Amino acid sequence: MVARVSMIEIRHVPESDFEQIFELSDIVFHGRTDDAERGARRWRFLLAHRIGAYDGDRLVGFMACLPLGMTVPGGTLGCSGVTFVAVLPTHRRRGVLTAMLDRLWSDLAERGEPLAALYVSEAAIYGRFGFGAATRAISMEVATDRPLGLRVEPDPGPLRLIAPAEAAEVVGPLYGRAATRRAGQFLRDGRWWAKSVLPEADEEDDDLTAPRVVVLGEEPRGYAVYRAKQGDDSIGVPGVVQLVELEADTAEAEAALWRYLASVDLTGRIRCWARPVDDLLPLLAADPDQVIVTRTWPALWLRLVDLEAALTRRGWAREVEVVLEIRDEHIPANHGRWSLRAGPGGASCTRTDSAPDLTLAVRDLASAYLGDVPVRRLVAAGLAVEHTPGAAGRLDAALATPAAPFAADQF
Ligand SMILES: CC(=O)SCCNC(=O)CCNC(=O)[C@H](O)C(C)(C)COP(=O)(O)OP(=O)(O)OC[C@H]1O[C@@H](n2cnc3c(N)ncnc32)[C@H](O)[C@@H]1OP(=O)(O)O
Repeated sequence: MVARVSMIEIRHVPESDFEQIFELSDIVFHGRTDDAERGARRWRFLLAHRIGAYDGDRLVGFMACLPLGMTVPGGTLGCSGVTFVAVLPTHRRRGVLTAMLDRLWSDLAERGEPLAALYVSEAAIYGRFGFGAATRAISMEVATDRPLGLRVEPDPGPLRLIAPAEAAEVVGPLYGRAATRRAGQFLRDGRWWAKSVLPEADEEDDDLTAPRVVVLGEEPRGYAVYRAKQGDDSIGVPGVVQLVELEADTAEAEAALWRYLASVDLTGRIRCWARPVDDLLPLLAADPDQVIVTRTWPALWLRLVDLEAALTRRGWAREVEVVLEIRDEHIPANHGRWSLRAGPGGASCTRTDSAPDLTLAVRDLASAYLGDVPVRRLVAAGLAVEHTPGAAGRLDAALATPAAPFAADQF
């Protein structure tokens, strides 16, 4: 158990304390935030709901919570994108993070935002707070030192490179269509496109070029965003195309974009850091050995902050009637038994005293919520208890989604 922090005040962080955020993050993340990074981070902090932990006037803990919209099956829900979580080493394990999250839960209840999401630095941290890994991503490498054969005929439409500043207008609607087909994606406005998706420099790798945006079709049917890196012939290292994102309306459009990426001159490899687990390329490649999935990893962690809103405001594939007993140690309003009646026509979720069909922790329901982890698997793992035989299977059929959930956006 952590000892509760005395003398620490949890409060809003004003803009006048931004320098303190940079100092804190340099200590915690072992960095040195230069002017360019300060500028890049400032806009996020200005956009964010900012929660700070103060020891007197000193900022000793911080989290930025971005007001985002996330696609869920059948719709979009308000989702707080939690990032930049940091507590000074002198103040750790005294409940500072716990206190900042408690503040977040009550702030989100007031704002009516039912979800929170984050990317973890260490997977061990957030489960205890009710976050569950809700999407997975794969990293892929595509060998392009030989032509990439494809099993469908690529869309023959024209390809054009557009300026990154045009992307929101030209391909924004296409991204929006793709985001509604796949739960877990975040809605974007022009500023998000410019500052988050297409910043001039890559945050991690200075050797990468500025982003290139290639669009298929006069009326866009697909697009890809990538950066490139020069190779070094003298030591036999090929140039690299680093895919940022690729979305297409059809498999043929997707094939055309992969063919383009594979044929960028002076490169011999496409590197994809994060793609959906059901990415089409491993199926489309005529020679599957050319496409290597190097890693599968839990990507976005989700918190059902308002369980009732989360369950009633998503779409359901099938009818289900089930009593859920939810364990939530941090948000009492979620804890307890719920009668869920859901189906394609809508859903209700009300308090009940009836015997439960299933018992599970809120973090595990979050992992099932976007369709990633089947409830039957949670039962098999001993993480959920199925009191009524078949209840987990019925819930899975209702939760099912046509595409694997995936979030392209990092924050
Ligand atoms: C979304 C993001 O921004 S991810 C980035 C997260 N930030 C970092 O990794 C930066 C370095 N780490 C830190 O700043 C801090 O250690 C934090 C933010 C991870 C934790 O802050 P603290 O104030 O120490 O957490 P707090 O005291 O509230 O801990 C609550 C519980 O979580 C546990 N916990 C905290 N950090 C960790 C960890 N890294 N691994 C495992 N358990 C942890 C504590 O042991 C405690 O458990 P208990 O209640 O059973 O005793």
